[in-house]
Amino acid sequence: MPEKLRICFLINPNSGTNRRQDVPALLAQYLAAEPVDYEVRLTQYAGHAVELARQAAADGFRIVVAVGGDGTVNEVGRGLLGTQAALGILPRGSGNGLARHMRVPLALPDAIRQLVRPDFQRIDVGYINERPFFCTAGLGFDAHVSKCFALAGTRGLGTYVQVAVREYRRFQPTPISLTMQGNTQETNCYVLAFANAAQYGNNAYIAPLADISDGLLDLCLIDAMPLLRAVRVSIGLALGNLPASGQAVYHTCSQVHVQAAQALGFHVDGDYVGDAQHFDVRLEPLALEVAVPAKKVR
Ligand SMILES: Nc1ncnc2c1ncn2[C@@H]1O[C@H](COP(=O)(O)OP(=O)(O)OP(=O)(O)O)[C@@H](O)[C@H]1O
Repeated sequence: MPEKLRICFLINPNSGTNRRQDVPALLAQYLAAEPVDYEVRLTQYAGHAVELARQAAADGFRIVVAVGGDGTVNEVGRGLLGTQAALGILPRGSGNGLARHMRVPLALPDAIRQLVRPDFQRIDVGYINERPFFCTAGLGFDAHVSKCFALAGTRGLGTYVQVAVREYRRFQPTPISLTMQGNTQETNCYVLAFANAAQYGNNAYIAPLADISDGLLDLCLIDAMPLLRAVRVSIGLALGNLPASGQAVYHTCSQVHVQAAQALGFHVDGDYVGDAQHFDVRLEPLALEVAVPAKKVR
């Protein structure tokens, strides 16, 4: 008899806006008749999923599933680096950037079903000051909004937009030097995004051409944000045509150094990390395996 697929689900009970959904009950309902051995483990505090993921990989699970948003995905992915286990995603966050990029269904029953017979794809892993990221990292306004969003008390797209509009009126660009491939450029940073995946989440496409397995980061620089540009950037993010709109400058590279005139906030995968003046950003090609929906055979 073929061996059963072993899957460990790591649930962040605090993620997303729909916390009443009973994930263990859904798993029991949709996996009972499947050739799968699974376990459920709950996170108890921020950062716990890193340890739980590492332990699940050591316990021999083939897939370790982040049940949560991009913050939980980041923690589980970090724990799995260098192990034999693949990352799975049951999207339960408010943005779900990596899930959307990897075309994981957002409806939990569909996402659970596709985990039973997945394809496996290796993806690149970005690092900013040695902090891994899988979707996007960034400096400037997006990091500042992540910080304020974390303090807002409520989650979801509505709160995010409210915080972004409020902070837009206060936020000023910072002078930076940006070094890539031996060239240094002096510029201003309103937003500098390092995109491994195409979007921030919620289908806000910061780098719609980003390929998660190409060994390159897509850099998106916006040096200032007067009102008209803010409107055009918002439209470009929503329509996925920001590069063609001419409102941002793009580069692709695998290593970048940024020096800022003053401390700037930075985020990884939408979670504010802290402030720094020097940033070393790099990419490790194909460093993480991800369980993705199987391509349909026609
Ligand atoms: N048991 C827990 N108690 C408190 N915080 C937790 C717990 N488990 C995980 N966390 C933290 O919750 C944070 C938010 O989780 P996550 O990003 O998954 O959800 P979200 O913010 O609602 O979704 P999205 O990132 O898609 O907006 C994570 O950064 C993680 O560190």
